[in-house]
Amino acid sequence: MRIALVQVASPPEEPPAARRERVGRMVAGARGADLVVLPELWAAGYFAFDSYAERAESLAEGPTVTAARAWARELGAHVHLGSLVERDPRGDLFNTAALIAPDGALVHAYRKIHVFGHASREAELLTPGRELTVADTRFGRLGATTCYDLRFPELWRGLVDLGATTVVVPAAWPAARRAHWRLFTSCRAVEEQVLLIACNAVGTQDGGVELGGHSRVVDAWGTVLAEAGTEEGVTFCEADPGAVARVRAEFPVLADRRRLPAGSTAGTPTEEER
Ligand SMILES: NC(=O)CCC(=O)C(=O)O
Repeated sequence: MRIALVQVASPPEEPPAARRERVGRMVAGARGADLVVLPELWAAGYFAFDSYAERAESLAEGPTVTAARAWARELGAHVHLGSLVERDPRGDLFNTAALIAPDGALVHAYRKIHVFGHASREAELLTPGRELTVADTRFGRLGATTCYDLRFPELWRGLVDLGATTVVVPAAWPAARRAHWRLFTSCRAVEEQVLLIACNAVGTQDGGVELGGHSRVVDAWGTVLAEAGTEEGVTFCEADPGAVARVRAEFPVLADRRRLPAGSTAGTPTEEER
């Protein structure tokens, strides 16, 4: 499969509508890819907290999902739109990641569970998601986690328990913690034996926060198949989703899991293991 990671900057002075048009031109440059992936909250701007309410949109027919449906049809590719500020019918706001199929259909959505509160108002403004879901695609069984979720291995194990083999990670991860970004993207791919496709934002956003870029594709063996720099633009990468099954069969860490009984201390063997 051919992947295109589209690193996007969200400068504070650029209105979201103009940004969608500009990003549309970047996405057009991803022709030939099977899967195009964008970062977290690029249209609204992750750090534009004061504008979240005004920029929130419907997942069914808001401007970002509508643009992504058109891009997917034009390219004949799956488009992972990264994430958007979703307003649900009750009026609650979520950080929602979504995958669009080449026919424009929404085939997977994930509401970020670990909303971020360190030097961030996301946790104050957005409602955490409560559900992990996967979708069967031509790239394997696909799940998503968003940015800060990378730090929560139990969430990833939950996706693996649902059968995920490919995980997309839209992010707005600051440059200040780039070392953690590289560490966790590699670690989650190896630990969960998944194809991990992570697209980060770039540039300087509201509050002067510099985003880290270095979008990455890491295979189930931990090989970094592609890593972008810190500029806006498209990075292409070839990956084999079938490699996940081969790695899991040859090095069966997941099959060697030992489940601890509730209340036991780590290392205590279960009845069955004794
Ligand atoms: N957008 C985010 O979730 C930022 C997470 C982050 O900066 C970190 O985990 O570090």
